Amino acid sequence: MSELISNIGELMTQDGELGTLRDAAVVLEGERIAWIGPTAQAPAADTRTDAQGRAVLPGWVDSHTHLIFAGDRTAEFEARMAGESYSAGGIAVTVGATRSASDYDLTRLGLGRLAEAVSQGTTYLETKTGYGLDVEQEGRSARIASTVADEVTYLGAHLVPAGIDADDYTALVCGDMLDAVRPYAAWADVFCETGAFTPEQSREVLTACRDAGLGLRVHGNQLGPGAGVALAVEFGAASVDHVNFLADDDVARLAQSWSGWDAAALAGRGAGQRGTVATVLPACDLSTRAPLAPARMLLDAGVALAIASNCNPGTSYTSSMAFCVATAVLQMGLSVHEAVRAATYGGALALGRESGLDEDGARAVGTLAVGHRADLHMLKAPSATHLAYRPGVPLTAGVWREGVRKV
Ligand SMILES: N=CN[C@@H](CCC(=O)O)C(=O)O
Ligand SMILES: [Zn+2]
Repeated sequence: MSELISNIGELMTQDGELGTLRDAAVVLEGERIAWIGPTAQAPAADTRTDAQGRAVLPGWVDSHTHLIFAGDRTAEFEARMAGESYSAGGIAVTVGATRSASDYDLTRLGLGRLAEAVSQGTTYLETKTGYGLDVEQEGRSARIASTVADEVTYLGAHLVPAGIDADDYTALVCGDMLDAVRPYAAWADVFCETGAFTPEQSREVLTACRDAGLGLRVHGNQLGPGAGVALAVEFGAASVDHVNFLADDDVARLAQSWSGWDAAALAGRGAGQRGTVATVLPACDLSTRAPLAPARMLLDAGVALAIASNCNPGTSYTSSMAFCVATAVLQMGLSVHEAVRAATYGGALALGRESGLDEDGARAVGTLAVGHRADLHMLKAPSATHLAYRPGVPLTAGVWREGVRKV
């Protein structure tokens, strides 16, 4: 089956060659994009959707979420709004609720959160374990996560649970727990921060997970300056996330990490030595009343940037990538094009999915080009500018995920 979407007022492809087109059309064939060009030259297709001048962009690629949890932390949020500061300790509250939940409930809750994200334009999503924190519960979380998300990250190193020595727990994360999640996860993450895992413990976790063949990610420099960014770059992590408190040499390291990357790859075609993406989490910064991550400065320094929701019950209970994009424009100094790029192509780059291999069916996400996965987001607006111009207004008019219309 093929579908022609015609009369697109603004088609923001985020592809380096195609750029942004006016009066455009896209043909979807099965799960892939088969054709892009002017509406006047569009080929026939089995079905036709008239975009009526609306804007179309790639579906959001949300590269950082924590959807496998039960319970909520309203009381902690209220205390924070009354002046308390965020600390990693709140994670334990969610661990308690998550451990008590049945498989059925955890799956239902995760799928519900995924559906909420898709209804707002997210078409590719990563999620993490990290609210189980023992061998059985982390294995269970990873298994359930693999039924909910496109990409699963093992975050046994989220918090040291009460009643166990931190080094003993780190050894467990690197041993039996890693074995339990390995069938379900392609990525591993560590919360390298005061109150969570020390740089030495983080190094152990990253080493063990790398040796087990997992791709790496790091929660770093969220609550204060620290070793997270340096470790992420040293280990060749795909992304370091939060990055609120950066030293000058952290920024230089991140920029330098992309020096072996061919510029054409930044147009979405990919070649050369990958670096470490800096993933900013604007909703988290607002919800924790933290200083906003310096996204403008990072871009100006030549760092590859992603924007993600960090949907979780503690620091960022939103699945709205549009809210994150609007915040990045209004408060972090990004242009609309830069913010949309970070929330689509940037997320794909942070997950190693920015380029596709037609032969094995792993198609590129985060950009619109022929052969890429047919993940599209149509707005109830003539341009993507409305995402920031009309913040908070639900602007999703249509969502296609792998060529199937979801909204
Ligand atoms: N910072 C560490 N982990 C999550 C928060 C988890 C929680 O508080 O439940 C984050 O990315 O913000
Ligand atoms: Zn997180």
